[in-house]
Amino acid sequence: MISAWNELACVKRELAARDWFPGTSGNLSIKVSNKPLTCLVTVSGKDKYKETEEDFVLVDQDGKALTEQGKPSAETVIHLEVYKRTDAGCSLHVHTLDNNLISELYAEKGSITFRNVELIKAFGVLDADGELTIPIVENFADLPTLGKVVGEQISADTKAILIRNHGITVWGKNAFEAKRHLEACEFLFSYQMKLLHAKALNLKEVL
Ligand SMILES: CSC[C@@H](O)[C@@H](O)C(=O)COP(=O)(O)O
Ligand SMILES: [Zn+2]
Repeated sequence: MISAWNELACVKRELAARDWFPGTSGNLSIKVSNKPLTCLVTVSGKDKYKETEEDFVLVDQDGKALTEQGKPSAETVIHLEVYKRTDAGCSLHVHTLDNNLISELYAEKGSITFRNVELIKAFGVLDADGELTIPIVENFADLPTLGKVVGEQISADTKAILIRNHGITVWGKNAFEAKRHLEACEFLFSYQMKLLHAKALNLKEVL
């Protein structure tokens, strides 16, 4: 569990350096065992820009705390849905301006699809005509409900899910891959927001 703790702490430090934990938002997890399923998850409500010895708590497959660092993330259920439905080893959840804006702009479509942008290769989409589609679900204050609607969108090849006006949950087989997927998502969202802005200003016409 120590190595898992250190691996997650490294990712948390790097995401904090990107300023991706505004207002104590965000939660991270890393799988510790498969049978039974256990994972380390960020303790709820903490300032994730700080590093302490109580940053993570070990939980079982039902989200029950097995160690005493603190209350597990309120959104532990989402991470557990990821581990129960995929071979993921690490799951990351952040709230950024770009992922919130994209989730609202494309909510009615139910998803956003990227093509002809090099960064989709970060998801292993290597064909020239390849696409990356990220589902968007409605946000719910009732977290078991939110966990259910997120879980229903997870299939074997899903790597990320946007929650409308809330944030994104992204995963990978390990912390390195999960972080790569998250960084790629946030690049793609920022690219799309700036492209929409440039089009709105007819910038292409003035070039
Ligand atoms: C404080 S606003 C963000 C929270 O409501 C929640 O969405 C979140 O991401 C962090 O919850 P947490 O219980 O600290 O893991
Ligand atoms: Zn959240």
